[in-house]
Amino acid sequence: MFDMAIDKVLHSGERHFHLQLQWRSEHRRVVLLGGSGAGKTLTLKAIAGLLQPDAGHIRVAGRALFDAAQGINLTPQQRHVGYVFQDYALFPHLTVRQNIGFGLQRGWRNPRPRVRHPEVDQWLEALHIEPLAEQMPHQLSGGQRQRVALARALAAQPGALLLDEPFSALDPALRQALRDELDSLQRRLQLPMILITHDPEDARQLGDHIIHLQDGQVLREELAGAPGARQIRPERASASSGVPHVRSALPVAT
Ligand SMILES: Nc1ncnc2c1ncn2[C@@H]1O[C@H](COP(=O)(O)OP(=O)(O)OP(=O)(O)O)[C@@H](O)[C@H]1O
Repeated sequence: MFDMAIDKVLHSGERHFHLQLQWRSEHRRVVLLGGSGAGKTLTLKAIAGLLQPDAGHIRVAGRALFDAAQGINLTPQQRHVGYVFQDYALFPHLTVRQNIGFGLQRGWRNPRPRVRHPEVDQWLEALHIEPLAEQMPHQLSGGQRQRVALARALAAQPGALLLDEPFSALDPALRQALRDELDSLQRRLQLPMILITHDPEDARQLGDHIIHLQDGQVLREELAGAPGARQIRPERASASSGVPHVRSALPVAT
């Protein structure tokens, strides 16, 4: 389902960060788990085409999105992956309906309010936000914004969904409610998904394959499923684990 090996060095002043990751997964629900500065967002950006690795490859569902050796580097649009940003990145001057439909009309910089897309109504309904269709983003709560961002990503019919800390801006009760919603939505759609988070609870519920990142590298990996989590790559001997351990009784992969 996913196969990536990437190498990227980023410089800022005297500092540099080396992202050097290699992992693959046959699972549709992958969680990249790690503390602050582990390289989670950079990894997601590389998959989305927002960051070009120096070397390596990225394949999603058998399709090469990037391959340095073969000279392949698809644009973000060509990759057909939905990206839900941590701050949701809704267009402030567009209504909820226009935000969700944004990707459905080419060159839709100033979408006409009267243009109706049936897909938009479908996602408004699926995410339980029909009553908010004509609201502006600043009139929404954090949870409502998150639903709009998810609906916008899904409306473009992506081949995979990338989620950057989707619940971090929400209070604990809402976080669990939206985690449950994403859980059942993903199971319904069977859409390949990579979610990045620092919260082990997100990984426990939404990850069939959990990849622990630290300092730009894979620290260890776990697979969900009976009789318990299976460690498929030993922890790096030299690394001190700043990442909380994930409970072993993970949901069974579907
Ligand atoms: N453009 C850049 N130039 C140089 N260094 C960068 C750049 N972008 C990110 N970094 C560094 O790369 C490291 C990893 O960043 P990244 O945003 O991927 O972390 P993260 O795991 O998503 O952390 P957080 O959970 O805090 O968002 C950080 O140390 C960051 O300072």
